[in-house]
Amino acid sequence: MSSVIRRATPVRRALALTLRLRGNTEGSAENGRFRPGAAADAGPLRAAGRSYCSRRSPTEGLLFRQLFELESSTYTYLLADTETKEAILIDPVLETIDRDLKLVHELGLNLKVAVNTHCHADHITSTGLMKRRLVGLRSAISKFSGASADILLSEGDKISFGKHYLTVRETPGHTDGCVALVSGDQSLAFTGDALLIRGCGRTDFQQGCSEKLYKSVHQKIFTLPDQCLVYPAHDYLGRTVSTVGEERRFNPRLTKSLDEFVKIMNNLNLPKPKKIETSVPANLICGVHDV
Ligand SMILES: N[C@@H](CCC(=O)N[C@@H](CSS)C(=O)NCC(=O)O)C(=O)O
Ligand SMILES: [Fe+2]
Repeated sequence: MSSVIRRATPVRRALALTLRLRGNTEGSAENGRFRPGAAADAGPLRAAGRSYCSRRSPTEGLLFRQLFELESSTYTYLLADTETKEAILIDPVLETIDRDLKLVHELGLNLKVAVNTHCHADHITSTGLMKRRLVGLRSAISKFSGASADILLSEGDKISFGKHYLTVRETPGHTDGCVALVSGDQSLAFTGDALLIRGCGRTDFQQGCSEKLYKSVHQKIFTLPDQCLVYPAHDYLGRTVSTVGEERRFNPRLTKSLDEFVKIMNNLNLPKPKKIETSVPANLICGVHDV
């Protein structure tokens, strides 16, 4: 694997050091000691709200890791076929590129595709830089995202790695180009920002539309089996995983009627993501604008 990771130039090394200093949090779904949510501003309530993800992948022959980037509270997911070693990465963050590539290398994986669930507004993706460092890696994002990538995804597309695959379900509403990625056996759903644990993505910027989001979640995610595990792109309270059944019953926004949901979404009054002005343009070109 080391032969396909390009050598670091002095510029890349300096960037890597900066990034390493800014965030390097890793958690594992297998070791049961995952510690997300321990952000600098995390108080006792945040710590108390922490939950732990399942110890084992529910799917035979599937390697699964949930990784966390502290500054944007983003989850990156690594999935691989344990036999063929083919792997994919979901929502990797620029700040944690070295951590992610190190893990891929250590586990002897052949990373085939790095996919973004949407054009993120709060952080810069590492897919562009990762492609420069890993020969053969392809980037992927929805064709409705407006972003460039090697693979433009549509409803029903399959992202394969070894004998496993994820199926694309388009879930517009947070942005036009949001997708959920569902494992072949429907035991795992990577919901991006469309469905968060006991929440959902905001709809007040990019192409946000509350009505669209409500329909997307109800038609594309809540139709999955109750026991399907929900892995979102973010959690701000240290929660790591939910299920479709739980969210269908307990999500405080999406259990409401459409009218009530729209009212809730119109009154969130959240501050804009701090990095929105730089993140969106960068992510439209895979995050490689200034590297
Ligand atoms: N404080 C963060 C941004 C937090 C935020 O707006 N999160 C988004 C997902 S990232 S586009 C969101 O949809 N949140 C929904 C919610 O209810 O919190 C920052 O400054 O980056
Ligand atoms: Fe987002």
